[in-house]
Amino acid sequence: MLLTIDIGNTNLTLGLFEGDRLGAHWRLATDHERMPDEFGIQILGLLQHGGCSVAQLEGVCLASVVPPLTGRIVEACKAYLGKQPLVVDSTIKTGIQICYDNPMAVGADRIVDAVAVKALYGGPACIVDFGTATTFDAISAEGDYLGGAIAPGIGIAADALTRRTAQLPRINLERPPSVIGKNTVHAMQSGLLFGYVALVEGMIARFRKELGETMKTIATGGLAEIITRETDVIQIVNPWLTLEGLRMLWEMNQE
Ligand SMILES: Nc1ncnc2c1ncn2[C@@H]1O[C@H](COP(=O)(O)OP(=O)(O)O)[C@@H](O)[C@H]1O
Ligand SMILES: CC(C)(COP(=O)(O)O)[C@@H](O)C(=O)NCCC(=O)O
Ligand SMILES: [K+]
Repeated sequence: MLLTIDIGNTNLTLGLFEGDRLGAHWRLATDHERMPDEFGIQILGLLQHGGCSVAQLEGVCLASVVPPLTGRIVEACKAYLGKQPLVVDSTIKTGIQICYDNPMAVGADRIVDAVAVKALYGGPACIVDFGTATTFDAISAEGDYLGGAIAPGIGIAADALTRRTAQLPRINLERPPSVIGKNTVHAMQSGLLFGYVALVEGMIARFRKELGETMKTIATGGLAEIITRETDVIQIVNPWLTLEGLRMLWEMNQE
């Protein structure tokens, strides 16, 4: 079995693959204070929960956009699983060209998503990842990574709205009864939820102008469902796209 780990700014997502099938998967808080021993014990516990012994584990493939945690999780994998993880960066084999001014600067999760989309759906495509940030990635007809856009994520926007005002409360990101809110909570929910839907629709229309009418739209990330429910501009929702891409990169880099 293969363990895949996506280290995001808010969550660590982990998934166990048996062949190309994703089995058990988990979402943990990204805790910047945690030490390698703590990660090691936690990952061991998850493997056990997923019915996988250390002996059955073939390897670990990880992508991180939180550099201070990368080394600690690598250490944890070495010490507790006896495995040196494959860490995604622009130097490993990806099968795609990365057309960014500096390919080393693209977030590893964005590269992984692009690899998965090229293989699963083909280009041209726009990937929207609703994580801590909301990212848009453009994939060419050939499946190459062209670049994209980075917007503040919905959680970040909600936090800023509460922190930078005197009278606005913390809210849950839920659909309000109507776009015209009749109280503070509903008005904030409307601005956040429908505001982000409009942002996504607008960005996708602009990407489509660049990439052409055949562009596919794929959403992923922790908040993908809640936004895509409100619009028909997203054709495919794949919540575990990054884990799928990590599995593909592992296979590509074996020989
Ligand atoms: N099951 C869930 N229900 C509600 N929100 C969720 C759920 N899973 C994830 N989220 C939210 O998704 C966001 C994190 O998404 P994720 O794609 O993991 O981000 P990142 O990769 O930046 O860590 C957070 O705002 C988190 O609260
Ligand atoms: C844009 C991101 C912050 C998104 O991170 P996430 O929301 O997945 O935690 C991350 O991909 C990143 O740090 N990228 C590096 C800069 C870039 O891609 O241009
Ligand atoms: K992510």
